[in-house]
Order: sequence, then C-alpha cells, then structure tokens
Amino acid sequence: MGSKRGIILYVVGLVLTIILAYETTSSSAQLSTNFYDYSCPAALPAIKKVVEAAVMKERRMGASLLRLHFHDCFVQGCDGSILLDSTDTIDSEKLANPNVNSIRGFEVIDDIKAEVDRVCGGPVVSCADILAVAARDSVAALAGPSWEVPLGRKDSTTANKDLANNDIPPPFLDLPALITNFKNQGLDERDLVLLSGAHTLGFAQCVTFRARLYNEANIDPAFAEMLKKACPNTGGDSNLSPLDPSPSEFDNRYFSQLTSYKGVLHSDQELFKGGSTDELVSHYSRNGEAFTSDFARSMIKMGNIKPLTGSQGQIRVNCRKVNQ
Ligand code: HEM
Ligand SMILES: [Ca+2]
Repeated sequence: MGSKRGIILYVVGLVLTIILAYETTSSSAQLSTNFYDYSCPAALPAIKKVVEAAVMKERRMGASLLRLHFHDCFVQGCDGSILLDSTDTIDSEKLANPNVNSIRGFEVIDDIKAEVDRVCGGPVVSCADILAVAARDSVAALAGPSWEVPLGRKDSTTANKDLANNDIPPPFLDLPALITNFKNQGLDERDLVLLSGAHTLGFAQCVTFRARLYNEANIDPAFAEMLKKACPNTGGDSNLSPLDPSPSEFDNRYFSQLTSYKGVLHSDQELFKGGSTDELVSHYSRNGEAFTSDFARSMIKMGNIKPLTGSQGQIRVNCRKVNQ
C-alpha cells in the first residue's frame, strides 16, 4: 500500500517537473504583443507620445532611438544593458568604441520611462521593452512602417563593454564578416540587407567613412567629391553627413544610392559590389513597399534576440541603474 502511494507521488512529481521545465524553457523564448494589455494598457500610447514629441523637436532623434535598440540587442540580447551607466560593478557599454561619442537618445529614454511609470503607477514596463517600442514608434514617426512589437523582455543586471566592442559591427567590415556578424545573432543575409536599410535615417560622422572617400574605388566620383567637402583628409572627424539623401524620411533611397555606388559607409557599399547581396539590394531599390513590410519583419526578429523573460532579470526603476 505504502509503495503504491510512493509510486503515485513519484509520478505526480515527475509530471509536475516536466510541466515546470517546459514552462520555463518556453517562457524564456516567448514574448507576446499583448503583454501589457492588462497590467498597463496606457503604456504603449505613452511611449508613442513622448517619441513623437522628441522627433518633432529633432527629426534625427528618431534615427538615434532606432540605433539604440540595435546596439542593445547585439550585446547580451535585447535586455536594456546599453542603458546602464558605469559603476564599480558595471562596465558601461556606453563607453565601448561603437557607442562612445556616437550613440544618443538616453535623455529621451529617461523621459519615456518617467511618463510610462507615471501612467502605469509604477515600474511595470521594462527598459528593454521601452527601447523596442521607441524604435518602432521612431520609424513610424518618420513615415516608415509600424508593426506590433512582441513584449515582455526583462532588464539585465549586467552590462558588457567588451562584448559591445566585439559584437557591434564596425563600418570597415567586408561582406563576409558582416554576414558572419549577423549570423552570430541568428540573423541571415536578408536581415542584414533589410536592417542596414535603417541607414535610410540619420547621420554618420566623417571619421566613420573617411577611408572610403580617400581610399576606395567603388564610389561615384562626384558623390565622393561632395562628401569630401564635409569630410577633409585631416580634421573634421565629427562632421556629419546624412546616410542617404533623405535622412528624416523612411524610404528606399538608401538602396538606390547603393546601386549607383553612393553608399556612405564602407559596410553599406559592401552590400552592393558584385556579391551575394546585390540581388536583394536591387530588389529593395525597385520596390519600396517590399522594403517597408520586410523591414518590419526583420525588426521583430532583431527584437527577439535573447530576451530575458519570466523570472529572469528585473524591471528597472531607473533605466540607468540596476535596482537597489
Ligand atoms: C550592418 C552593420 C552596421 C554598421 C557597420 C553600422 C554602422 C553605423 C555607423 C558607423 C553609423 C554612424 C555613427 C556615427 O557616426 O556616430 C551608423 C549610424 C546609424 N545606424 Fe548603423 N550600422 C549597421 C547596422 C545598423 C542597423 C541594423 C541599424 C538599425 C536597425 C542601424 C541604425 C543606424 C541609424 C538609424 C544610424 C543613424 C543614427 C543617428 O543619426 O543618430 N545600423 N551606423
Ligand atoms: Ca543588450
């Protein structure tokens, strides 16, 4: 009798363990678009409102917020790690080469966080989710597509400056290295082309494309001459040039520029120079609608990189600091 009971208890325990294990693994991969529908339905409209005001004030901020989400996701996944300031225990990603004197928008994230916590009555929405939604709302505010953002990311308690230096692609990479870099994040060649299309928005500093102007042959000569005016051989490192001719408009001109060898960054032109991604670049240069809808898909894919979910991580009270 006793042993029968023991067996039943054992089986029940086993089943519970299996269910629990399944729940943990599936929830750690699962985000959902309705995550805040009950806990704070006012959150998403609040984010949109602050993003729209910031973009109205300065169009470039939309580009900067989009890039912030990208640079978050490529380091430890989309976990808000990029937002943490340096402390004794935090080696801030803000100081990594791809970010220092370059990445911007932290004050807007602070403004969004304050407004979201106000309307939700406390810290309900993670900083990582705020970054993902702000990127989406930025694109939409600059005439780009909108999409439903899968939500439920938690915030990291760590940052990794070394990983930021290693994993955020620098602009001097060639196509094979760009492909590998994206592949390491679970993104394919099509995602590389589509997400590089984010360079339809925003600006680059002279120091990031000088070598292309003065050393490379696969650049339209008149275009190179024009860029050299804003980017001399020496000095003017931080002078800005737009990444495409309409840096405040989400359109497909980035791709048509590439097909006429008017890419600003070396890494941009790598996507169209007789290699495996040429076809994709031509396709999106001819078909703006396809770019718009496929870009949204790739953004969702990028936003799903290694999120912390369920009991992992935390919801930060201050996006710049780990709780307590
Ligand atoms: C494919 C590899 C990529 C490389 C090598 C790269 C590199 C760069 C560089 C060097 C800049 C100029 C930064 C400066 O001068 O301060 C820049 C700007 C920008 N990048 Fe990328 N990027 C890449 C992919 C992406 C992706 C995937 C996104 C977003 C989905 C993105 C969004 C942006 C935006 C919006 C800007 C303009 C930011 C502003 O004006 O504040 N980039 N990128
Ligand atoms: Ca991160």
